[in-house]
Amino acid sequence: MKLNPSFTGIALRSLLAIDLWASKRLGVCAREGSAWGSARPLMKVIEVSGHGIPWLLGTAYGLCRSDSSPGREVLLNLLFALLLDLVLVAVVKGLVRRRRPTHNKMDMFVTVSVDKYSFPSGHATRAAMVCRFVLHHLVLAIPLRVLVVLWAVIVGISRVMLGRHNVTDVAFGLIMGYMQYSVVEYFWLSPLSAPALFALWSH
Ligand SMILES: CC(C)=CCC/C(C)=C/COP(=O)(O)O
Repeated sequence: MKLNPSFTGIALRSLLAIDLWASKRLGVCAREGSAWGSARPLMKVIEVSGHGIPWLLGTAYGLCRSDSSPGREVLLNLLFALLLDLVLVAVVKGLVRRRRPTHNKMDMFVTVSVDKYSFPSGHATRAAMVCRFVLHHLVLAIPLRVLVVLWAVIVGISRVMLGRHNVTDVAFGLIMGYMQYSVVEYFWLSPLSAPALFALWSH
């Protein structure tokens, strides 16, 4: 028995307790009967906007339709980024195995087995990574750039409001997604570094 728990242990346990308490208070759209239950349909639209399926299908479709070489290069790297994100999130979720908040109603659109776990939020990693990717590779007017950042932040906040996640799942997810983009940049696929891949799409 440990009679003298370390300062780090106490700090971590306190952080966890605050996290659980705050997440429950902020989960105002977790059920139809919750305080902000009427905003639940809107939150679920935001949820779909950050889901992997529309992003993967949209990127694959764009890749097949694109007839410009720079466009194909960006889309191929986005597809790689989205797949990398799914794998990394699944690995971390499988290792940490933190259960979703008890107030969450498990009615999410298309999930896989590791999605019963909540750390980190896959929507948050994807939103942060896609946000950095888009800001870096698309030439957008300032208002649109602000909208892209806002979208990522709102996707993160909506995870807690829907009761899907605790605050720390989302905070870690946003940081992880931000860093994942650096990995994508480091391993950027180009016709020079991966000629075979690009040959698949040359017309
Ligand atoms: C089935 C595919 C392609 C993706 C799953 C996307 C998904 C359901 C992620 C879980 O997100 P949260 O961890 O934020 O709840």
